[in-house]
Amino acid sequence: MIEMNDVHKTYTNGVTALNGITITIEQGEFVYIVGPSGAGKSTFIRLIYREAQSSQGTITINDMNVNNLKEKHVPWLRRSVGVIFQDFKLLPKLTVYENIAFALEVIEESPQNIRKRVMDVLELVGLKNKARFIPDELSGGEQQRVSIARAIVNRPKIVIADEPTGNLDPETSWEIMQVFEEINARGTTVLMATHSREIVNAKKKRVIAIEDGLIVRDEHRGEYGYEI
Ligand SMILES: Nc1ncnc2c1ncn2[C@@H]1O[C@H](COP(=O)(O)OP(=O)(O)OP(=O)(O)O)[C@@H](O)[C@H]1O
Repeated sequence: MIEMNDVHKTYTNGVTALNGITITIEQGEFVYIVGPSGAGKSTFIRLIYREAQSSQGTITINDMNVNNLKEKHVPWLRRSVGVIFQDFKLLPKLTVYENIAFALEVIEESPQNIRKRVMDVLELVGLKNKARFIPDELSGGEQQRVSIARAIVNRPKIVIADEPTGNLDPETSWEIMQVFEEINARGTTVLMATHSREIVNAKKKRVIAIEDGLIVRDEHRGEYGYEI
């Protein structure tokens, strides 16, 4: 579960990105975060995995109080939150298999477990036959599948994605959305910031709209609601 209570975020340069966010997202929900450029969507996401820290207010993620979390315990949080970016952020010299296994090796899983888990997630994202490829040898859609596989290999309760289809053509974007739906169908919370009106309007999920650092709309079976 994700809970925020009166969360504010002012960056060190004085820019206030969030201005009092109060929200509860239950385990297993699928939520779109929408809003104009600069509204605070990425900041909202960064707070959830402690890439940024709030200036005021409380944030609880899976029963962890994120504000009080000591730096050495941040990896605990990151194990329960998988993150996916617009630009994939894969390690270019490592194979698909190694990019995914890396996330497990750092938490000292056994080699047998690592192999099984990596092959299982590669099957889920439909890339079992490309395990030995490097990112440059893959299409954009395939690279995004690898980054999704990497994000879920630790079996996080929450997956957050910041514009995951921003670099992909429409057809590939729909395929990637199917992968997210499959992950959500298995009980994982999915939170996605997007500028894709087509996707949001077609899916009829919960929509949280952020403008000027505030939630201005929170609807179940919501719409994108912007012209741009
Ligand atoms: N690291 C940072 N330091 C200072 N200001 C920042 C930082 N990151 C974001 N901001 C500012 O905070 C505000 C919100 O930015 P944020 O990236 O959260 O918006 P966004 O809704 O994700 O935008 P976009 O849709 O363009 O990605 C903007 O005014 C931005 O300039």
